[in-house]
Amino acid sequence: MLDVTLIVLCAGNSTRFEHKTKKQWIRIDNIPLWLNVTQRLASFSNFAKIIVASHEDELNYMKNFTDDFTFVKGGETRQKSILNSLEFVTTKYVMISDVARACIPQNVIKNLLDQKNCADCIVPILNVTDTVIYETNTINRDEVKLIQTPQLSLTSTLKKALNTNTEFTDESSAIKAINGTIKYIQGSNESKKLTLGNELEELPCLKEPSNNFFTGIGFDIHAFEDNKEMFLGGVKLPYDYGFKAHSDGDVLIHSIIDALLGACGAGDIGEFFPDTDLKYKGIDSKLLLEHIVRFIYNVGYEIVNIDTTIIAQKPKINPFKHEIKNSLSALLNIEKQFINIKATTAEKMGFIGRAEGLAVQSIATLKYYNWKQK
Ligand SMILES: Nc1ccn([C@@H]2O[C@H](COP(=O)(O)OP(=O)(O)OP(=O)(O)O)[C@@H](O)[C@H]2O)c(=O)n1
Ligand SMILES: C[C@](O)(CO)[C@H](O)COP(=O)(O)O
Repeated sequence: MLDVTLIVLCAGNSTRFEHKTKKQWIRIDNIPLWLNVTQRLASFSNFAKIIVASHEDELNYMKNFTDDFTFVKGGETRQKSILNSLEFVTTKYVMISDVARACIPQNVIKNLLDQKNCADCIVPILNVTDTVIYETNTINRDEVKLIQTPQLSLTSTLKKALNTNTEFTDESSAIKAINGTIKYIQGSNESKKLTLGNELEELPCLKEPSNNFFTGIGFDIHAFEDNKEMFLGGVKLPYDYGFKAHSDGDVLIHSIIDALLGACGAGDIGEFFPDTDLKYKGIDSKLLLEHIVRFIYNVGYEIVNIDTTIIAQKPKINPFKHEIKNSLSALLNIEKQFINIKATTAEKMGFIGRAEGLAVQSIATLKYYNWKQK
């Protein structure tokens, strides 16, 4: 076993990527990019431990994919994500890579490891072959290098180097700033960083997503309560009662949230918005659905369609179906034709039949966001 921990940084926001999905979540066949990249790097050597720094909103979801890695909550910046991850590193050396460098070849890893005793930080670089200007002046391009990841650092030196308020864009710059030694090795064109959406075309190692569809069901039930407004699908209904609930009790939205989470394998509404958390007391469920829809897109899916059945003796749902559909269409960011709302009574049986509450069943279908066709 090597005395080296591998950290793969996957906690970014992909703001420059300009796709609906975050870059770490685009699917390569059925595998999210972060898993594809981490498994690929892991297969190149016998690392003592592998740490994946994940965005806090995605940490639990990432854990569903594998037990092979240690997942650590990232920070607001790349450097903060490294610092959080370093707390779990006990090896003498640490190799840090960006998920954004998706196609790193094996020989780069081998060359880094071969040089591990040569300096405090070993860094792959590329020469520049184009003419380079700084502001309007041509500069000597032989003195310009492009710095890549992964970089291999002495853990103790890196911890010392990052113990500062200065933000560095890579580990070698931080280590240089405390007069640590740097060894540059040949990088690779294949290690190109994926920053902008159109750069996907330049990464031939990435296979397009599978055409699979994913289905999830959701169910929710709430009792009526006096002196409350009733919301269904984000629409206020003129009824004598509202719902007894920790949130605004929008049972239709809650069942759709569970159907969406079911389809992408992300658990249920309570894991995202615990009803013990005061933050969600009386909350407008539209905000919860908006959060979940953003999550669904961020982690690599598109919504295909939603079908729901509202089981209610009262109130009458038919007069409001159109308005509810419009509301859901805006919240889900899909056209109305892909949303269906059905209503049925309980034939006066049981508590629904006695108009003490109502229940909703929903089904959602998702597909992967096809980044190749955008
Ligand atoms: N708070 C952050 C910010 C970035 N990263 C990671 O650092 C690497 C380099 O960052 P970049 O390519 O800039 O990714 P993003 O920060 O996601 O992109 P953007 O700046 O466009 O938002 C990526 O692997 C990214 O996931 C991280 O782990 N934590
Ligand atoms: C670390 C890095 O990949 C080296 O080139 C680069 O500095 C990361 O920059 P970003 O702005 O965080 O993508």
